[in-house]
Amino acid sequence: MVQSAVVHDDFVIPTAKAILDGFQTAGFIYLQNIPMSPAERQHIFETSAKYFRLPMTEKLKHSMLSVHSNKGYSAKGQEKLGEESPDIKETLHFGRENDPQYENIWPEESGELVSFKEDILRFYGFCSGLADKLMRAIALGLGIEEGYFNRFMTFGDHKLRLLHYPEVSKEVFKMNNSQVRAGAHTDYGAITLLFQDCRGGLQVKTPSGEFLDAAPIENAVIVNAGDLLARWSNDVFKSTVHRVVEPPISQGGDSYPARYSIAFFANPNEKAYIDAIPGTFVTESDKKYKGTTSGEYYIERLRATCLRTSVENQPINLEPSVGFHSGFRNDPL
Ligand SMILES: O=C(O)CCC(=O)C(=O)O
Ligand SMILES: [Fe+2]
Repeated sequence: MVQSAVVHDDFVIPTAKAILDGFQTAGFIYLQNIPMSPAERQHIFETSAKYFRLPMTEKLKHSMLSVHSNKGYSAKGQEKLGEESPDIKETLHFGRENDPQYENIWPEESGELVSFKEDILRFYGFCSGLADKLMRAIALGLGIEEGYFNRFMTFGDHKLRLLHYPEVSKEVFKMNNSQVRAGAHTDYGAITLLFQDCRGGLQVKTPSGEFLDAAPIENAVIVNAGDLLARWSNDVFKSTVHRVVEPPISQGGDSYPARYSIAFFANPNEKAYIDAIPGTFVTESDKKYKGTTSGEYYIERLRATCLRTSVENQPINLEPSVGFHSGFRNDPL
């Protein structure tokens, strides 16, 4: 059910076809042969792991300041993506550098974290370039002008999210069968590029309602359409529900090892006005959604997640962590 596409220099046409098929059926595709070497990929995963190894007191200094900024550190239990128990993960978010409204929060560059900022920005640039190419391919696939989407994404209010799912006792899942590593959700933005390590546990919901494993494929990146693209395309594309559960293959022992992933949520510029793409409607009354700016839509969706987290937050049965101070450093919701 999952399509796969291969990136070539002249990748646009065949990729466009595969992406289009993938987004209209499974909503998820594997993209292979991306212009990133295995060593570069390993390096960014190591960079992420180095950050998460910092003492909690350090990481909390980088806590997200507000729901609007959506930049910074979020500790285990602070987010609840689905209806299940709070997620067992910690994350660190970055947006575009030089955003006049909200600055990125950078950890101090010492010890293991020397060159952290440079590495993250390079990776952000790589993802942003790849997303631009993919949006071109999607436009061609839809039969509209190749640069259509790129005009809305001249800088792009993207989000880069490092994720760490800590090692967790198998008992945690046995004791609570609604426990997941990340709850079932759809992504908010245009497209997501997802890099996962080899641990497994990512699942994608099929149209018939069952969850299927989206097993790791070495050096591939998963691409999925987010809610904004679904809305933008008048639901021609699907934004598919996915989640992260315990790994399908248990390697013995009492616990599941840590899992790392990196998600790049590619978005239009915050102020870009998003209305149904030409060709996805005939008359105005065919439009399923009213126009909105990308930024307003994003905030609306973020608030829903944050409210769910703060209203229903319950303790996770894990050894003590920083606790469940839902919400953010500054903003009351
Ligand atoms: O960790 C993963 O594989 C999925 C993460 C995800 O879906 C998200 O952050 O939106
Ligand atoms: Fe997601």
